[in-house]
Amino acid sequence: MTPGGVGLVLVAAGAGTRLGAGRPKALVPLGHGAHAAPVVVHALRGALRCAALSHVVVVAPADHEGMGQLADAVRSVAVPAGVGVSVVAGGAERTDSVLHGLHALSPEVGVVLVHDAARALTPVAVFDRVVHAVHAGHPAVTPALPVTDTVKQVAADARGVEHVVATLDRSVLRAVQTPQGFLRETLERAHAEAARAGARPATDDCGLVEAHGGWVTVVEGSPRALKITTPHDLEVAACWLVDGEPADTEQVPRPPALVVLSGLPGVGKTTVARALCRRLRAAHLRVDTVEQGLLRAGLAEGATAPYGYTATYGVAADQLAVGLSVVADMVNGLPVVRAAWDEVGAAAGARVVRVLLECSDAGMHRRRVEGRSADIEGHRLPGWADVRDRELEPWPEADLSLDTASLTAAEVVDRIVALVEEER
Ligand SMILES: Nc1ccn([C@@H]2O[C@H](COP(=O)(O)OP(=O)(O)OP(=O)(O)O)[C@@H](O)[C@H]2O)c(=O)n1
Ligand SMILES: C[C@](O)(CO)[C@H](O)COP(=O)(O)O
Repeated sequence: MTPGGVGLVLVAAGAGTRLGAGRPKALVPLGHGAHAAPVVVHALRGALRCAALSHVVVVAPADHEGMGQLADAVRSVAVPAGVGVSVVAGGAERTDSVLHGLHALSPEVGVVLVHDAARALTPVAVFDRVVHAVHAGHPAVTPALPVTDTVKQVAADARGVEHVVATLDRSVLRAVQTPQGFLRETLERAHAEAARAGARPATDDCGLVEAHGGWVTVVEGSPRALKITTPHDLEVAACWLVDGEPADTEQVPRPPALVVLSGLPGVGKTTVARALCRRLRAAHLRVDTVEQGLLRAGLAEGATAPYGYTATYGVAADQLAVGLSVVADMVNGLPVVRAAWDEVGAAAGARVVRVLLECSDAGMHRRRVEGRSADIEGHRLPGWADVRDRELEPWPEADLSLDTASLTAAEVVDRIVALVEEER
């Protein structure tokens, strides 16, 4: 029987003394240029890829400023439907912060993951392995990696000079990571017993379980679950980002997604499609490019419409067949073309996400239409009169209707990605 929902305590209240960035580590930007985002944003985005989660408590620095900044950062993250996210203040030690988070978890949560925000790029596969092990009956679980260095035990002499006392057998040593997973009652009991015994704060939560004779199961961790501790770690982690997103080395094979964008020229489809393709590692199928190729090959102006769309369905089917997700970037305004996309998606077993993009501010829409210049050689862009007089058919099957007058392209992309990730 599944022991209730899965909750996550994301501890982000540390000072980051060893990083020395002059602000709490969770708020330090990770990544380069426009793609940089606070460590906690990466950590939360990564954790939310774990489909099992129902509630996340982010534990923030207790001071007023840190708490406010962290809450703002958390609010910037798109959260899948059905997941609650709250922010609470942390404590002096990591153990205190975990306890604050644990108290704030929803009562329906029966399995608790405790994760360091500092392990910001942990692949979702590690989360999935931990959740799977707890569901399979292991009350306390930690991901871990074998130790590859030779490890020496040392002692210091009277002058503080260290010398080796022993060489440890590394075959029985593991470097443990997070998220660590627990039956809620196991974690609550471990914290209560540690508090009763007045024990020193543990550096990890499994340590509290072990201290009272509890059994801790080990599953495979990942080098990408590196804990960002020093400036060097921050540089290494930044190298693993592509356009601000982790290049996940451990993707669980999932069905491809077919994102069908629909909207009038100038609403921002191509901007959104490009950013979405980078996030999803998807193929960008833009009918303008195909149609321009048909014109170059000799098709008459005005005669391309059915050919461009039909050719694009075929190219999309080829991408989906090899497991690549696709973003279909074209007006897609008629029921017949929308139905054709549904068929392409269904034939490939893809998750079809139908997105209508609109721009409710006519002035802004006009400025966009009139301000663009063609980025495909020879492409004649429609003028404002053509766009204004064109109507899209109603699309009751659309999964999302988004207004590019009030949302930024990044926000639109976050909303679409959240929906794509749901149920995949
Ligand atoms: N009082 C604390 C201390 C740590 N943490 C969190 O526990 C994780 C692991 O801690 P560590 O990486 O050691 O972070 P810091 O304590 O911030 O680092 P330092 O020891 O260098 O100050 C981090 O996500 C950190 O934010 C926390 O929530 N509350
Ligand atoms: C929980 C942990 O990440 C497991 O490796 C680690 O113990 C945190 O340690 P720190 O002392 O807070 O760096």
